[in-house]
Amino acid sequence: MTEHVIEVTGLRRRYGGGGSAAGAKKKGTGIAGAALGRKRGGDDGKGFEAVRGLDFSVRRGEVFALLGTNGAGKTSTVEVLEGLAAPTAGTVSVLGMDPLTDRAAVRPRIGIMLQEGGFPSDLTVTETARMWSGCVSEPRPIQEALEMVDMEDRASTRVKMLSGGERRRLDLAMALLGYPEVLFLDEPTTGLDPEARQQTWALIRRLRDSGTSIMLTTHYLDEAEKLADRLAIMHEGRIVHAGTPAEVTAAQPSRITFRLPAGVAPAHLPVTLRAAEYVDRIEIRTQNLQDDLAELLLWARQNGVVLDQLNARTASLEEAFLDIARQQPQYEGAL
Ligand SMILES: Nc1ncnc2c1ncn2[C@@H]1O[C@H](COP(=O)(O)OP(=O)(O)OP(=O)(O)O)[C@@H](O)[C@H]1O
Repeated sequence: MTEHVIEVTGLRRRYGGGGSAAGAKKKGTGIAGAALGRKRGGDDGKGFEAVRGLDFSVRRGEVFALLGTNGAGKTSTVEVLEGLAAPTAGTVSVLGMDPLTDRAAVRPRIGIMLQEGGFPSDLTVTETARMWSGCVSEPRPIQEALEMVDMEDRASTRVKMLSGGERRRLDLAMALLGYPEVLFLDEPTTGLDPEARQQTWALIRRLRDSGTSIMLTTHYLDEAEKLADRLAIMHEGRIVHAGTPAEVTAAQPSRITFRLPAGVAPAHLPVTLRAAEYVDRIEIRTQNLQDDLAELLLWARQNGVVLDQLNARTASLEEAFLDIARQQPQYEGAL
């Protein structure tokens, strides 16, 4: 039987209006919210409901990604799972316990990498790790934690001298100090250069393969596509799509793009191929990539047409995300 390390049922979280959801910092709503100057849905005079009835679970040993538009409610959700805030309604369980009321039992078994660790800037990396290590009952050796994130050569550097990417890696090392069974990663690769990103992805995969369950929030859809076993996309407090990356992208059409040589018009293409013409290319959106590509190539060969910059690809998570977000009734076209 599948073991779930996180179970969320009917979770709601409201700010203001006398709800019990205090504790979070007020954040900007991003371009999907206040910056567009429109009234936020969910603000009914009794405060603002940031999370509006979530149901999902995370299995032991999987990477589960929570994605969403700005202000969708990801942080508001994860804070409840981490035991940092109370739900207004619904239940959450982490490792079979309530993360808020059973905090003393849950906390030693989870690792949390927040968006900003907020370490004292005058301490060195080793001093910081020693300080954190003091709060963990059976800590991982500091050297090992720093090696896991490739920071061993920065051990005697002061935190204020670290680059943004190095601080993210230090945040991650600190989250790993207690050998967590469940690891919460909030935007773990923001500010990392491509090589450090790849290394962090490799580390996340190794942790997953050794049995750690990982709840990841990220704005990088390629990151979710590469790492997540399952994911949920949130928009305005609700999950609007969930499943494996393949399931979420399956409903999206594949695309064939190319340029036609001078003298060949889109109208010359086989009538069965429904092509759209853009300034710089022709695009065919299809649910049947193999057959439509074969037909196009046959037509090109029979007519001696060279298809310049020919590209055929299945939908990416990014395309699925944009499409899902655009389809939401409250959504007004910005991300
Ligand atoms: N303390 C608070 N009081 C009032 N509203 C809040 C508070 N904290 C967050 N919010 C609002 O709740 C909504 C959800 O915020 P949340 O930070 O959970 O979204 P998010 O999905 O993490 O966004 P982002 O991707 O931009 O980080 C936003 O509209 C935000 O402004």
